[in-house]
Amino acid sequence: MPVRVMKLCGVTHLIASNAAGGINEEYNEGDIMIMKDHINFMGFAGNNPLVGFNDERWGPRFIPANKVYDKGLREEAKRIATKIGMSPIVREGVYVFLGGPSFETIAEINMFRICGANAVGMSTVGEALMAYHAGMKVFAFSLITNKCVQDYDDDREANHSEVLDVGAKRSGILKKWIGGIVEYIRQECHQNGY
Ligand SMILES: O=P(O)(O)O[C@@H]1C[C@H](O)[C@@H](CO)O1
Ligand SMILES: Nc1nc2[nH]cnc2c(=O)[nH]1
Repeated sequence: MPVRVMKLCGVTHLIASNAAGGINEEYNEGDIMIMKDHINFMGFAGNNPLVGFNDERWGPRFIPANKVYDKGLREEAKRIATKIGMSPIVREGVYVFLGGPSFETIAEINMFRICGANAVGMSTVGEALMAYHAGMKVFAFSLITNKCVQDYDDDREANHSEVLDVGAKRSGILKKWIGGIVEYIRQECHQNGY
Protein backbone atom coordinates (compact mmCIF):
# COMPACT_ATOMS: atom_id res chain seq x y z
CA MET A 1 0.00 0.00 0.00
CA PRO A 2 1.76 3.24 -1.08
CA VAL A 3 0.22 5.26 1.79
CA ARG A 4 1.59 2.80 4.35
CA VAL A 5 5.00 2.91 2.70
CA MET A 6 4.85 6.70 3.07
CA LYS A 7 3.97 6.29 6.73
CA LEU A 8 6.96 3.98 7.25
CA CYS A 9 9.16 6.62 5.61
CA GLY A 10 8.03 9.15 8.23
CA VAL A 11 5.48 11.05 6.17
CA THR A 12 3.09 12.93 8.47
CA HIS A 13 0.80 14.69 6.00
CA LEU A 14 -0.94 13.56 2.80
CA ILE A 15 -1.87 16.03 0.07
CA ALA A 16 -4.13 14.34 -2.49
CA SER A 17 -5.56 15.78 -5.68
CA ASN A 18 -8.01 14.64 -8.32
CA ALA A 19 -9.86 15.75 -11.40
CA ALA A 20 -13.60 15.79 -10.81
CA GLY A 21 -16.87 16.66 -12.44
CA GLY A 22 -18.84 19.53 -10.92
CA ILE A 23 -22.27 18.52 -9.64
CA ASN A 24 -22.96 21.77 -7.78
CA GLU A 25 -24.41 23.98 -10.50
CA GLU A 26 -22.53 27.01 -9.18
CA TYR A 27 -19.19 25.32 -9.84
CA ASN A 28 -17.35 26.24 -13.04
CA GLU A 29 -14.77 24.41 -15.09
CA GLY A 30 -11.35 25.26 -13.65
CA ASP A 31 -12.63 25.79 -10.09
CA ILE A 32 -10.80 24.11 -7.23
CA MET A 33 -12.82 22.38 -4.55
CA ILE A 34 -11.18 21.77 -1.19
CA MET A 35 -12.58 18.47 0.05
CA LYS A 36 -14.28 18.96 3.40
CA ASP A 37 -15.94 15.53 3.28
CA HIS A 38 -16.65 12.59 1.00
CA ILE A 39 -19.32 10.06 0.15
CA ASN A 40 -17.56 6.71 -0.18
CA PHE A 41 -20.02 5.22 -2.63
CA MET A 42 -17.57 2.38 -3.36
CA GLY A 43 -17.53 1.69 0.36
CA PHE A 44 -21.30 1.17 0.31
CA ALA A 45 -20.59 -1.90 -1.83
CA GLY A 46 -17.95 -3.21 0.61
CA ASN A 47 -15.03 -1.73 -1.31
CA ASN A 48 -13.34 0.06 1.61
CA PRO A 49 -9.52 -0.06 1.72
CA LEU A 50 -9.62 -0.94 5.43
CA VAL A 51 -11.59 -4.16 4.91
CA GLY A 52 -9.77 -7.33 5.95
CA PHE A 53 -7.41 -8.23 8.75
CA ASN A 54 -6.47 -5.15 10.80
CA ASP A 55 -2.92 -4.93 12.09
CA GLU A 56 -3.27 -2.56 15.07
CA ARG A 57 0.22 -1.20 14.42
CA TRP A 58 -1.30 0.80 11.55
CA GLY A 59 -4.36 1.97 13.41
CA PRO A 60 -7.53 0.75 15.14
CA ARG A 61 -10.09 -1.61 13.59
CA PHE A 62 -12.93 0.91 13.69
CA ILE A 63 -12.23 4.56 12.98
CA PRO A 64 -14.44 7.63 12.89
CA ALA A 65 -14.61 9.29 9.47
CA ASN A 66 -16.19 12.66 10.23
CA LYS A 67 -12.83 14.47 10.47
CA VAL A 68 -10.77 12.87 7.69
CA TYR A 69 -9.96 16.20 6.00
CA ASP A 70 -7.99 18.29 8.48
CA LYS A 71 -9.77 21.55 9.34
CA GLY A 72 -6.58 23.46 10.12
CA LEU A 73 -5.08 22.58 6.72
CA ARG A 74 -8.31 23.54 4.96
CA GLU A 75 -8.36 26.93 6.68
CA GLU A 76 -4.71 27.51 5.87
CA ALA A 77 -5.25 26.54 2.23
CA LYS A 78 -8.05 29.12 1.98
CA ARG A 79 -5.85 31.77 3.58
CA ILE A 80 -3.04 31.06 1.08
CA ALA A 81 -5.55 31.12 -1.80
CA THR A 82 -6.65 34.61 -0.73
CA LYS A 83 -3.03 35.75 -0.45
CA ILE A 84 -2.20 34.68 -4.02
CA GLY A 85 -5.45 36.00 -5.48
CA MET A 86 -7.09 32.69 -6.33
CA SER A 87 -9.94 32.72 -3.79
CA PRO A 88 -12.59 33.47 -6.49
CA ILE A 89 -12.01 29.98 -7.93
CA VAL A 90 -11.71 28.12 -4.61
CA ARG A 91 -14.72 26.23 -3.24
CA GLU A 92 -15.15 23.79 -0.40
CA GLY A 93 -17.42 20.79 -0.73
CA VAL A 94 -18.24 17.12 -0.71
CA TYR A 95 -16.68 14.63 -3.16
CA VAL A 96 -18.42 11.43 -4.12
CA PHE A 97 -16.16 8.52 -5.03
CA LEU A 98 -17.23 6.14 -7.82
CA GLY A 99 -15.23 3.38 -9.46
CA GLY A 100 -15.37 4.58 -13.07
CA PRO A 101 -14.05 4.29 -15.69
CA SER A 102 -17.38 5.26 -17.25
CA PHE A 103 -18.54 8.77 -16.45
CA GLU A 104 -21.94 9.19 -14.84
CA THR A 105 -25.45 8.95 -16.19
CA ILE A 106 -27.79 11.90 -15.76
CA ALA A 107 -29.86 9.93 -13.24
CA GLU A 108 -26.73 9.20 -11.17
CA ILE A 109 -25.70 12.86 -11.12
CA ASN A 110 -29.19 13.90 -10.08
CA MET A 111 -29.15 11.34 -7.29
CA PHE A 112 -25.75 12.46 -5.98
CA ARG A 113 -26.76 16.13 -6.08
CA ILE A 114 -29.81 15.34 -3.94
CA CYS A 115 -27.51 13.36 -1.61
CA GLY A 116 -25.34 16.43 -0.98
CA ALA A 117 -22.37 15.80 -3.27
CA ASN A 118 -20.74 18.79 -4.94
CA ALA A 119 -18.26 16.95 -7.17
CA VAL A 120 -17.74 13.43 -8.48
CA GLY A 121 -14.58 11.50 -9.25
CA MET A 122 -12.79 8.18 -9.31
CA SER A 123 -10.04 8.36 -6.68
CA THR A 124 -8.63 9.92 -3.48
CA VAL A 125 -11.06 8.52 -0.89
CA GLY A 126 -9.16 5.23 -0.50
CA GLU A 127 -5.84 6.98 0.02
CA ALA A 128 -7.41 9.53 2.39
CA LEU A 129 -8.94 6.79 4.56
CA MET A 130 -5.68 4.81 4.69
CA ALA A 131 -3.69 7.90 5.67
CA TYR A 132 -6.18 9.03 8.31
CA HIS A 133 -6.28 5.52 9.75
CA ALA A 134 -2.49 5.62 10.07
CA GLY A 135 -2.58 8.96 11.91
CA MET A 136 -1.54 11.21 9.05
CA LYS A 137 -3.11 14.64 8.47
CA VAL A 138 -5.00 14.73 5.18
CA PHE A 139 -5.60 17.58 2.77
CA ALA A 140 -7.33 16.88 -0.55
CA PHE A 141 -8.76 18.93 -3.37
CA SER A 142 -10.54 18.46 -6.69
CA LEU A 143 -9.90 20.35 -9.89
CA ILE A 144 -13.32 20.73 -11.49
CA THR A 145 -12.60 19.84 -15.09
CA ASN A 146 -16.18 19.71 -16.35
CA LYS A 147 -19.69 20.60 -15.33
CA CYS A 148 -21.60 17.33 -15.09
CA VAL A 149 -24.47 16.87 -17.50
CA GLN A 150 -27.69 16.91 -15.47
CA ASP A 151 -30.35 17.52 -18.09
CA TYR A 152 -31.57 15.25 -20.91
CA ASP A 153 -31.65 18.26 -23.28
CA ASP A 154 -27.94 18.94 -22.72
CA ASP A 155 -25.97 17.40 -25.61
CA ARG A 156 -22.51 17.63 -24.04
CA GLU A 157 -20.59 14.46 -23.15
CA ALA A 158 -17.88 14.09 -20.51
CA ASN A 159 -14.50 13.18 -22.02
CA HIS A 160 -10.96 12.66 -20.84
CA SER A 161 -9.32 15.24 -23.13
CA GLU A 162 -11.16 18.15 -21.46
CA VAL A 163 -9.92 16.76 -18.14
CA LEU A 164 -6.33 16.94 -19.39
CA ASP A 165 -6.83 20.41 -20.95
CA VAL A 166 -8.22 21.99 -17.77
CA GLY A 167 -5.45 20.31 -15.74
CA ALA A 168 -2.81 21.88 -17.98
CA LYS A 169 -4.52 25.28 -17.80
CA ARG A 170 -4.49 25.33 -14.01
CA SER A 171 -1.03 23.84 -13.45
CA GLY A 172 0.73 27.18 -12.79
CA ILE A 173 -1.60 28.48 -10.10
CA LEU A 174 -1.86 25.04 -8.50
CA LYS A 175 1.93 24.80 -8.19
CA LYS A 176 1.97 28.16 -6.41
CA TRP A 177 -0.89 27.22 -4.08
CA ILE A 178 0.44 23.77 -3.20
CA GLY A 179 3.91 25.28 -2.71
CA GLY A 180 2.40 27.59 -0.07
CA ILE A 181 0.61 24.72 1.66
CA VAL A 182 3.76 22.59 1.71
CA GLU A 183 5.70 25.49 3.24
CA TYR A 184 3.04 25.82 5.97
CA ILE A 185 3.28 22.06 6.67
CA ARG A 186 7.09 22.30 6.79
CA GLN A 187 6.86 25.01 9.45
CA GLU A 188 4.25 23.03 11.40
CA CYS A 189 6.48 19.93 11.37
CA HIS A 190 9.47 22.03 12.45
CA GLN A 191 7.50 23.49 15.40
CA ASN A 192 6.44 19.99 16.43
CA GLY A 193 10.00 18.71 16.35
CA TYR A 194 9.76 16.45 13.26
O1 LIG B 1 -7.42 12.48 -10.63
P1 LIG B 1 -8.21 11.26 -10.97
O2 LIG B 1 -7.37 10.09 -11.33
O3 LIG B 1 -9.25 10.94 -9.93
O4 LIG B 1 -8.96 11.72 -12.31
C1 LIG B 1 -10.21 11.36 -12.80
C2 LIG B 1 -10.39 9.89 -12.93
C3 LIG B 1 -9.77 9.58 -14.28
O5 LIG B 1 -8.41 9.31 -14.14
C4 LIG B 1 -9.95 10.84 -15.03
C5 LIG B 1 -11.08 10.74 -15.98
O6 LIG B 1 -10.99 11.73 -16.94
O7 LIG B 1 -10.29 11.87 -14.10
N1 LIG C 1 -16.37 10.21 -12.23
C1 LIG C 1 -15.96 11.34 -12.81
N2 LIG C 1 -14.65 11.59 -12.80
C2 LIG C 1 -14.27 12.73 -13.39
N3 LIG C 1 -13.03 13.22 -13.53
C3 LIG C 1 -13.15 14.39 -14.19
N4 LIG C 1 -14.43 14.65 -14.51
C4 LIG C 1 -15.14 13.63 -14.01
C5 LIG C 1 -16.53 13.34 -14.01
O1 LIG C 1 -17.38 14.06 -14.53
N5 LIG C 1 -16.87 12.16 -13.39
